[in-house]
This record gives sequence, C-alpha cells and structure tokens, in this order.
Amino acid sequence: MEKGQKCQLQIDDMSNEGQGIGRSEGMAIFVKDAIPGDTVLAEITKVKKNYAFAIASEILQPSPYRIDKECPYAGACGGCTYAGMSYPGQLWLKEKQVREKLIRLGGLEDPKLEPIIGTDQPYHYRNKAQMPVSTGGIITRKGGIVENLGPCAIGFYKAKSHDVVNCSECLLQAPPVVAIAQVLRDFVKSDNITAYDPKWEKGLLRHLVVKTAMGTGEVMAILVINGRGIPNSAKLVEMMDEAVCMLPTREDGIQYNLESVVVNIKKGKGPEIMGSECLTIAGKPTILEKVGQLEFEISPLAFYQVNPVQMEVLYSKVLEYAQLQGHEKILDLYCGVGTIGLFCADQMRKSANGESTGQVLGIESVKGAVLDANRNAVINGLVNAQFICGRAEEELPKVLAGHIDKDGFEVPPFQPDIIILDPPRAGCAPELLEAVAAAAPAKLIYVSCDPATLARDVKRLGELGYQFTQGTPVDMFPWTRHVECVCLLEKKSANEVK
Ligand SMILES: C[S@@+](CC[C@H](N)C(=O)[O-])C[C@H]1O[C@@H](n2cnc3c(N)ncnc32)[C@H](O)[C@@H]1O
Repeated sequence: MEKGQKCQLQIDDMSNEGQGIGRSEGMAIFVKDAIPGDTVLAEITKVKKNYAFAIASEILQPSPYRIDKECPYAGACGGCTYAGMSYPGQLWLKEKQVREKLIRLGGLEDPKLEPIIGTDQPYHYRNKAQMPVSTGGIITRKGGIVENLGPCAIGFYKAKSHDVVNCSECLLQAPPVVAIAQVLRDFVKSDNITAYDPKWEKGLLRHLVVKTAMGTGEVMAILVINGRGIPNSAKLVEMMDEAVCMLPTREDGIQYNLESVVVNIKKGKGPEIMGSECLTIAGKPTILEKVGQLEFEISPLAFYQVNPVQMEVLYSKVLEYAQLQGHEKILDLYCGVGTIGLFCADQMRKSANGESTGQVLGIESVKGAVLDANRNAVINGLVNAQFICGRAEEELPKVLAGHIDKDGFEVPPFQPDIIILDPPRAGCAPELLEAVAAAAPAKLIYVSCDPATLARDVKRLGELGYQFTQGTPVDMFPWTRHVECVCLLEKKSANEVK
C-alpha cells in the first residue's frame, strides 16, 4: 500500500477521533469524513506499519445512518464524534463496539449482551458542562504589557487540541450553561478580566463549570481561577442570576435557579480541571438533585452521572441484576455521592417492607463526595448506608478484614454478598480485583464507562473465579463516542474454576 493509491472500502467502525475504519490488504484504514455503513473510494494519504490514513475521495454508497450534522460547531468542536450519524446508527455502533471489545479484549466467546438501551431525549441531556476559557486579554509582567492576546473564547476544545471553540450553543448542554457562558463572555470584556495563559502561567480565568440538577432546577456555577478571587464578583453573580432567571420555565413546570456560585482555585499546570480548594461566593455550597423518590446533595468536586434520565435506566439495571431481597450486604466501590448504594438501600427497604436488615458500605476517594454521600443517606432516611473516604484498592482489604478506624473505633469485618464496581475510565487497579475476588461475594455488578477497560477487568475477574453472566450497554452520551455498560458476573462453582 502506498500514498496516493485508491481503493474501494467498506467502512464498518469508527475511531475515537471520528474517522471511519475500513480494511484492505490486511490493514486498518482510517478514512476522514467516512462513517460506518459507507462504501467509499478512499485515497491513501499516509501509510504506517500496520495501518494507513485516507480521505474519502468519493462516497460510492452512503451509509443508511448518514445524516447532515445539526450542530453549527460539528467538526470544529471535538465533542460530538458521532454528529454525522443518525441516533439509531449511533446505538447500533455502540452496541457492536461493546460486544467486540468483550470478545477481543475480554476473551469471551459469545457474551450474552442485551440490546443497548437508548434514550428518547438525545438533546440537552447533560447536567454538567466544563468549558475552558481560552487564553485572552492582556498579559503583563513587572508592570509592562508582554502580550495582548485579544478577546478570549469560552466553549469546548477542538479534537486533540487545547484550542477553544467559542460555542455559543450546544445540542448536549442544559439551557443554563449557554446563558451563564454568555454572561461570563460579557463580564470578561466589560471588566477586563484576563484568561489564564499556560505559557506565561498568568491570567485569571481557566474554566467555567456549570452543574444543573435537572430534577429540581438548581444550578451551580463554578469559576475555576488562577487566584483567590474575581474582581467585581458580586456584579458577575447578579448577571448570572438574572440570565438563569430569564430562562423559560420547562414544560414539566421546573424553573432553573442559580443556587450556588463557587470559586475553585487551580494553580499551575496539571491535568485536572479543578483544584482541591472551593470557596462558595454566593448561595449554598451544594445543589440538591431529585431522582424518583430520592434526593441527593451534590458538591462542586463530586462526580455525578451526567445524564440523569439514563442514570435511572442504568441503576434500574443494577437493581435487576442484584435481585435484592432486603438482607444483603453490599459494597459500593467508587461510590461518588452514594447514588447506586442508596438506590440499593432504598430497594432493600422496599423489598423488606421497611424492615430491611441489609447494609451498604461505599468507598470513594473524593472527600467532598463522601460527605455528600453520608448526608444523602440521612436525607433519605437510609440508616443502613455508610460511606468512607479513601482509595478503594487501599480501603477494601481493611474493610474485609476489620480494623481500628482513625477515631480508634473497632470496625468489624464486612462480608459482602454483592460488590458493585463503578470505576473511572481507567478501570480497576489489579490489586483491587484480587481483593474483590478474595472477598468471594456471590455477585459482582460492574458499571463501566469504558468498554476496553471493562473487557480487560472482566478477563482478569474470569481468571479470579467470576464468570460474565450478562451485560447491557446503556447510552448515557448521545452524539459522542462514549457508552456506559452494566455487567453481572457470578462466582463460578468449584467445578467451573477447575
Ligand atoms: C464513574 S464515577 C462513579 C460514581 C458513582 N458510582 C455514580 O454512579 O455516580 C467513579 C468514581 O470513582 C472515584 N474514584 C476514582 N478513583 C478512585 C479510587 N482509586 N478509589 C475510590 N474512588 C475512586 C471518582 O472520584 C468517582 O467519584
């Protein structure tokens, strides 16, 4: 294969960067602007050892899933990799990708995968936006101007870049995000606020993060800054409050309200968007979310599922796989603000007609999230749920063996019937999987937002005595390449282990 060569390709997959993938002469070929289902005439632009890149010089047969991109920023903004595919096409592709990863990386022959569960609300579903503020404003040093970087942009990164696309609308975000971002653009201009420049490590504003509790309408704006305060912040709060109040009441009667404005201090380089210190400059330090009968307080640094509608679908699957009777001991690892554990505790309360003897113990590394989780147990009257702070791989062995806690109290061993795992994209640490298997619960329920690390961990758990029983992909992230999956693994009998 060589540069300039043309070949006919059937596109059957898509890369993380949104190129269609086809195969020729035993090589994977990444084709710009092609989507799965297309037949294209591809012109090779670059050849590597095992793969090549190409452009689609002609679409010979368009995919049945091909659509015109709806978003004016599609292509520029790196967010919606699947913007050129219809929603049924996205679901088909995500289900196929989960299955293929479980087979190829998970070592499963024919995994029992239920059909992917899509959503009937694929627009404006996100309750959290993280918008970088691009370099801008006047950079001064020792009193003199070193660089005038012009107006700053607030939006989303281009694919594989730190250039910011100044998005004044977004098909995924909830309405308060667009309103607050516009206010911030105006304020930056009127009050000469600088944006952070990583080159000079100077300038103030780094990110705007907006969290919206879709069930109550409560909104939190987080201003991530390289400093300890924002000049004229009272004016900014008033402008944001007014903009959120002006948003129309939703069809379900919910009105958005800015309930919390937080400054997050982030100094220097480092991949995390937010630093560890938060100062509430207006309103409450948390917002309140409502999901079904349960309520959750969410603080600035705590993880919360970004699609609340599909979150209920995902957790219903967890409950279906758990089949709770009301007496189970459940470990909720990587528990965030305690949502899955508290859904389980609530289900056990219902199953046992209010007389549940079950227990939930959660482990989470972010302190603010653990404080939220314990408060959330109290708010919902779920007295048998408790959450501790620490890295799951370090805390789990102590929890299983029993130990003396930091306040000197003896904590008896916790013998779980079910362990729920919901790690970040990187998946579980190898030592955690070993501790999980050593605990020998009858069931593991693995919730994952990355099919590749899920498959890797399923394979390792298979070696440690747990067989993959079934799984369900759930689409939490329409228009993007991401997919969530919940899997049930059960302890193999002694014969099967042999
Ligand atoms: C995908 S989120 C799941 C949260 C929660 N289960 C939910 O459904 O909202 C993963 C969580 O794991 C936490 N985390 C990351 N690494 C961890 C570790 N080593 N030990 C414990 N928690 C960790 C993150 O802070 C985050 O809250």
